[in-house]
Amino acid sequence: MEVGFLGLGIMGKAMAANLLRHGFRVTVWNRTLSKCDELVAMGAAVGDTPASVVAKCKYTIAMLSDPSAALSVVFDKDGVLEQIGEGKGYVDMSTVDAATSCKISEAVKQKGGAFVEAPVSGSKKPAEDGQLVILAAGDKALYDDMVPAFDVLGKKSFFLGEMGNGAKMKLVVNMIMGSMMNAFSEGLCLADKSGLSPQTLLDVLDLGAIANPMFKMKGPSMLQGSYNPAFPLKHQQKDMRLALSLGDENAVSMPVAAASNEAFKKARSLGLGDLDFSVVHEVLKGTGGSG
Ligand SMILES: NC(=O)C1=CN([C@@H]2O[C@H](COP(=O)(O)OP(=O)(O)OC[C@H]3O[C@@H](n4cnc5c(N)ncnc54)[C@H](OP(=O)(O)O)[C@@H]3O)[C@@H](O)[C@H]2O)C=CC1
Ligand SMILES: O=CC(=O)O
Repeated sequence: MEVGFLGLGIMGKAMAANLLRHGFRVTVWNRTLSKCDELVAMGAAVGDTPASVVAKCKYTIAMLSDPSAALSVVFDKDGVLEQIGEGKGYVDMSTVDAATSCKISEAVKQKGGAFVEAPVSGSKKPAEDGQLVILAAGDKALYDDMVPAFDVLGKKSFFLGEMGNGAKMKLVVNMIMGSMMNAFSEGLCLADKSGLSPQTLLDVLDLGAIANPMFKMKGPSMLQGSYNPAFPLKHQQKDMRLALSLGDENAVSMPVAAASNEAFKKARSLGLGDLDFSVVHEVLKGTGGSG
């Protein structure tokens, strides 16, 4: 199967590499073109623009930072829309809001193409290991065509029905994850300041009913003050913002998420947005990342 792949950030690079390893023919494009080099060394072809990738490939996947990037790659000059049409499919796996997905879907459909939104749950390591959880919605025939690729990228894919449901599901999941990260971080601080060993807290948590892979994976590096980005904080804050907006639309009160968003915003204001989202721990510790 031949696919185009737009966006080779932390996630896109790992996902495109996985497709190549599994025998897919992949044509890549990234705004910063030099990021294509590693994939080319693995056998990928390169397109000069999103439009040229879509012109070449029947199916094109995108993995971009946020709604503005997702819209730009479709609607701007040399964008997806210039070449999408009958018999072609576009699959956006970025985390965006439902309105962004719907806008892209309408435009692609007007050109005769098919569109699926398919945001993912799971970070850098699951992307490398093909263990993502795929939250797809939109054109069911295109979804069915993409199953071989989804099977390589993920451990499970859900088809959630009408356009926007994938985006909403992803935002709900990440709203919970961001709130959990704040509660976890506060707990580590409270243990430390009240004379307990935070490491022992990690051991206790891991044996109980609230044990989870995120605490297990992030806890030790948070205690070391190490925040190499797997999931950049700026993206987690974007997801909290979009989830809170979904809450506004549906009159759902979310005080815990709102407080967590404030902590993520504070971290961004301190210049920590490119580090892993667990760096919010430094804000809650009151050090602002300075030690
Ligand atoms: N990292 C993670 O753990 C996870 C991330 N996600 C979501 O996946 C998406 C990608 O995340 P991630 O790979 O971590 O992000 P990165 O910040 O590592 O990569 C972002 C990508 O978007 C591109 N981009 C940004 N702005 C534009 C623009 N205006 N036009 C064209 N391209 C643009 C970047 O290009 P350039 O290289 O030129 O900057 C890069 O390829 C996000 O929506 C994120 O929320 C979902 C699950 C997990
Ligand atoms: O969006 C981030 C993730 O870990 O999932």
